[in-house]
Amino acid sequence: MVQSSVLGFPRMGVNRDLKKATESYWGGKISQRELLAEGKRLRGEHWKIQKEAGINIIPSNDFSFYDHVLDHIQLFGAIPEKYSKHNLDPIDEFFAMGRGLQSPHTPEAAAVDVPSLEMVKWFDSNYHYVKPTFQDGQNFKLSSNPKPVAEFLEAKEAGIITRPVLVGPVTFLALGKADRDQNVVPISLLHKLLPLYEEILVKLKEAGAESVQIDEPCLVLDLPPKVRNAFKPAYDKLSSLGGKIPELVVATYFGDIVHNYDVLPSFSSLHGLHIDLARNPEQLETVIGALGEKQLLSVGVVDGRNIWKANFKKAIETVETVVQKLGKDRVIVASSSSLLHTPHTLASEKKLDEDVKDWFSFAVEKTKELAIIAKAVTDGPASVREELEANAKSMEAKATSKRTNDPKVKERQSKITEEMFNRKSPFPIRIAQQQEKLNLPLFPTTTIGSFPQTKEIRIQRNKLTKSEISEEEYEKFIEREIEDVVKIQEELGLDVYVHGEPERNDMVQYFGERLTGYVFTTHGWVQSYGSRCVRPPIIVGDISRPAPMTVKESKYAASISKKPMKGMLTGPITCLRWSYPRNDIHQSVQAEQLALALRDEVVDLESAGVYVIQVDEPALREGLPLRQGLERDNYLSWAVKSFRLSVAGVQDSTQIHSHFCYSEFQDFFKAIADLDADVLSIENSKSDAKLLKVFVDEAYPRHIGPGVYDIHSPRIPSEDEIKDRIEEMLQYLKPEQLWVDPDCGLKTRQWKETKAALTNMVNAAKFYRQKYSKSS
Ligand SMILES: Nc1nc2c(c(=O)[nH]1)N[C@@H](CNc1ccc(C(=O)N[C@@H](CCC(=O)N[C@@H](CCC(=O)N[C@@H](CCC(=O)O)C(=O)O)C(=O)O)C(=O)O)cc1)CN2
Ligand code: MET
Ligand SMILES: [Zn+2]
Repeated sequence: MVQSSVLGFPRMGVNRDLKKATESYWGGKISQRELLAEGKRLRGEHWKIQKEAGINIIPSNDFSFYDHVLDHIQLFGAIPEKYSKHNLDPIDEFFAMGRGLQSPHTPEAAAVDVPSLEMVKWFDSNYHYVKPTFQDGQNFKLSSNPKPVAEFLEAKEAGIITRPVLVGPVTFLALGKADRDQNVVPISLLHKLLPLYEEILVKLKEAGAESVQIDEPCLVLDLPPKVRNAFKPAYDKLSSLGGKIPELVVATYFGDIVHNYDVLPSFSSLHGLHIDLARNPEQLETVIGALGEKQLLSVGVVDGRNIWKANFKKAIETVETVVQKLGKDRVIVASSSSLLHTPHTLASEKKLDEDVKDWFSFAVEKTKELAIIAKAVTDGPASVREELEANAKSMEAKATSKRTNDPKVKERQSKITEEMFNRKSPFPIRIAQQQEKLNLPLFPTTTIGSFPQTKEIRIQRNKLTKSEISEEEYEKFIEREIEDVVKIQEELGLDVYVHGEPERNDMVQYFGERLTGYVFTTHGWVQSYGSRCVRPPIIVGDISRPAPMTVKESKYAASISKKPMKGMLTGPITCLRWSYPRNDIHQSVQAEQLALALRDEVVDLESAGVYVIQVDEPALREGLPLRQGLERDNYLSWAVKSFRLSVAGVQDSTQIHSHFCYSEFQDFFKAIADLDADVLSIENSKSDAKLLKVFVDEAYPRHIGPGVYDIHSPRIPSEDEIKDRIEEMLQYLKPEQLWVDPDCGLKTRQWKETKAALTNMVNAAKFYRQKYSKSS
């Protein structure tokens, strides 16, 4: 029979239970025992959901209290000494690596003060993983009571034989990096790491695991030869263990693996291979050609990255072609990737219009889809006739729905002209006019937009949602928040202010809620990193802006500040990428619609007296196609055009800023330069300042504020630490070019640490301001 399988299930729980538990634990409100019990309860619930849906192959070890790559860092003992030396309890050491730890001195214990490990985007998604960080002479050691075994046994106890998931050895190393000042090439550690895979696999077999899913998603990337060549020895070694270890299924996702064709024979003695057919259906034939004689193929036909219902007819056709070639027993129907990227269940959505709700499928529903597709192929379509008919109906309803099409939007798109993409004058002319208008000092200080989203703000917003307070009351509350934030910035001595974004639930959701063409969930939370979740809005139709979205708040903020106030918008690519986009028209068309809406907003802000406007594009990098080549060039071309279209409507004297977190800017530097933004603020504090060299090499003339401290952690950077950062930056950037700002917005922080950190930041900037004004 054709089996059904899920590659991973969301961890948060139906009501973000995991978020609540971890945050309570960090806040000292629940004990470690209670936290662990909640984890166990959630795992149990999630296994049960999948079992009841009829899934044959259910994953374990997909759960994590923070991040699954961090789990592996701990599993293999790849823990930098600055964490291990404190002899923390394992779970506290785990969280210290994930989010940093700054504990006060107590009479009994020395203070701990460690920043978190670097956190980066998981392939092209909005999920973040913790980057393995290796030392020269790195050694590994399997943790006692290894998590994959413990969770397998836990499921077994509950009557479910699961398929444990491990990140594969090559991907684990390839996603890592050498620690600062270390030179180790991660993949060269393979021979030291492999024995631990053997050990864990043997233990899993002894515990009763029949098969294990080994994720090697780095196979979809362009790989350096050293990494490519690592697969064969690694998997030859593991295959040689034969019956001592469970059967292995190597999973790839988020792309095709055809360009790594020569690597595939290294897997052919393994039990099976998983490929993502939702994203790259065309790879099927090549991969089948490379399969070993008895090997299974797991076909990812239900998309793990979006919320659209699977098209049963198409999915079944695909699976049947595979069955014809391999036979029913060699085919597994699977989610294309882990379902981590989808919300928990559609059943929680009580406010969605029924017509659109019928187009969606979240994690719970996707597990049911998988079981239905597998049954249709195993027992024939008649066995699930009703489900197939309902699915065909909803596909038809969506294809013909009036919601998707707005002729006015199409008409405006057809009238876009070339000059709409260009500012009036080149940068040197603009900056002179801006300087005259804004009169900023050397090393101007600013923040990235948001200030702490306090409990009080969330409570008031929640009351508004429940109509417990009126719109006017809420607006008054927001005005008072803006007043506070302006006053605090005055006291801190910052140079360009922000209004603090108190009115925004999330920088993408907020705009989605103000644009036509979007719908929203009430419980559609998806993990972004650690305990932080987002509720991506869903694009269902053509997008337009019925009314100004941010002008009222920014105008008010500008009216009460003595210094320039920066307007704050989320750019078209970020609005697109952090929403669930439509799957019926190309993303470039959706980005252009967003750009036109934002363009009107930018011009309205300028008319309202806001002369510095930041258009955030933190997702520009993440949207970059994973491999070099035409697809990437095309993406960059339409992405850059969307940004330019959104900002180019202003006067030369209006200063356009843009912001990027996720620092790997070297590989798309040209695109960043092409944005033609007057000022860029980029996340940089966790990276080597050497990366800034690209600005020198490319003779980048405009202004830049590389972040001087990490905002993901509550840790307060000292003034000296920030000075050191600025000093390093000055090796690469000219003093007239440099802005001083944090890595990103401060919404996740508390006020106490925010004020302390910004005080140190402003003092550090003042130090350099003085130094350079003397010397010039
Ligand atoms: N979309 C998106 N992606 C992003 C980022 C981002 O800002 N947005 N930033 C980067 C890092 N990621 C981040 C992701 C989330 C958060 C974050 O703070 N998320 C909040 C939720 C933000 C939100 O939408 N809040 C809503 C809803 C708040 C809420 O939880 N309400 C309660 C009720 C109110 C209460 O009692 O607190 C509920 O719905 O149950 C609001 O403020 O209105 C969280 O997890 O806590 C921060 C950074 C990368 N990707
Ligand atoms: N303006 C936004 C903020 O400060 C930018 C965040 S980028 C993830 O929160
Ligand atoms: Zn940011």
